[in-house]
Amino acid sequence: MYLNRLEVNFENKPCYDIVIYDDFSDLKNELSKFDIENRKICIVTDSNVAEIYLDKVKEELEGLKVFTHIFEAGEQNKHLETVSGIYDTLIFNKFDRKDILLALGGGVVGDICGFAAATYLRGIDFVQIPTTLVSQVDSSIGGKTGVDFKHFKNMVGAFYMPKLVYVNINTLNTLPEAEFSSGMGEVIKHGLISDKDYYYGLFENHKKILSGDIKALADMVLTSQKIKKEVVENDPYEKSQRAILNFGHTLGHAIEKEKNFSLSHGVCVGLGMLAAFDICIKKNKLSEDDRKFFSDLLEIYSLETGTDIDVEKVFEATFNDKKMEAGQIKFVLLNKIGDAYIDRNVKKEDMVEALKSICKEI
Ligand SMILES: NC(=O)c1ccc[n+]([C@@H]2O[C@H](COP(=O)([O-])OP(=O)(O)OC[C@H]3O[C@@H](n4cnc5c(N)ncnc54)[C@H](O)[C@@H]3O)[C@@H](O)[C@H]2O)c1
Ligand SMILES: O=C(O)C(=O)C[C@@H](O)[C@H](O)[C@H](O)COP(=O)(O)O
Ligand SMILES: [Zn+2]
Repeated sequence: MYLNRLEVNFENKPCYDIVIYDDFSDLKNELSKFDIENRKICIVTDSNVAEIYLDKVKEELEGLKVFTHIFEAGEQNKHLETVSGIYDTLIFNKFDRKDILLALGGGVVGDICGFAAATYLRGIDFVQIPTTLVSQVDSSIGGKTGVDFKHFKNMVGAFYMPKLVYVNINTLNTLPEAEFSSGMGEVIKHGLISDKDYYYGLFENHKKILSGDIKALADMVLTSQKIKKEVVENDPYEKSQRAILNFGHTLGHAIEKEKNFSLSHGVCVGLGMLAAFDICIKKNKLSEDDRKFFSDLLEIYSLETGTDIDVEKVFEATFNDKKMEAGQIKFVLLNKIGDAYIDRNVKKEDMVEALKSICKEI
């Protein structure tokens, strides 16, 4: 059943739609506007998603020229060798510039497949079919594609827009709880950076959201998509304000790396945001009550409020952040709940103190 459609503009022109359905039955119909009868399609997915959804999606695309490429699930595999494997499949099956890739899976699949699409033959079309909360609310939108390099997050990549984002909201039903929590990290981020009512609503509606109420989930996914859409439309290449979507990520990405990807992206973003709260409190922009509310919200959604980290190592890793300019980090902070800004004057001591505030012996 059809639930919603958003049109995303890129450089002020309509570029792609984000559609929400409660199943895959309209996938072929949504793809039909791309002349798919005459194109080869390669479904790129990971080992977990393949087991649950690949047959269903192939069934929906019956009659079309469908190929598949499956790689081992996990952030540990978000690297150039996996992309290279996709190129092998495409070359072996003689994919040309008019053919198309479908990224079926979470943010790892979307980022990798999008990067393969951006670079194979200097660019072929791709469609996002996000199956995790992270990917439905965040990674499938806005065209950031790429891979990690030597464990540095997203160090190699490209801005490359999908042709379509097709969300089957019911794929969230099979998502492990920890992965749902990870997505809540990005959802909470959206509220914190641009919509305080949405943020506080995540507390008020937590029982419905956590019980898997499909209406509550679809409303939440849509609200997050609208927030992300607006930001990326205004600044597609992250020249300025798009950086607010990186709230919690400067420290979060560094924590992900230092923990060898043993913590999910959303958990690390949550920790990065909690550390950023420490800096905002020092700057008199947020209060201790705000910190308490946020920390409680993280707990409600089973996100971590502390971890054991080597503060110096994590601090060093932040220097590889993509928001670094002339040795100075562009740090995303909050003026108040629902209002983010970029601060170029965050001192080393404040970052170190902030990291200490989330340090916990385990
Ligand atoms: N490009 C962007 O703008 C952007 C935004 C946010 C995050 N990201 C990136 O996204 C990645 C995190 O994405 P993620 O959390 O989706 O991770 P993921 O793709 O690794 O998925 C998490 C796990 O869930 C499994 N899975 C996926 N869908 C499932 C389903 N419906 N049912 C059961 N299992 C399922 C996967 O196989 C995997 O094991 C990170 O690499 C992060 O850097 C990118
Ligand atoms: O779309 C964006 O812009 C974001 O920053 C969204 C983030 O949630 C996402 O994790 C993104 O991949 C981070 O990008 P990076 O440029 O810091 O690697
Ligand atoms: Zn993120």
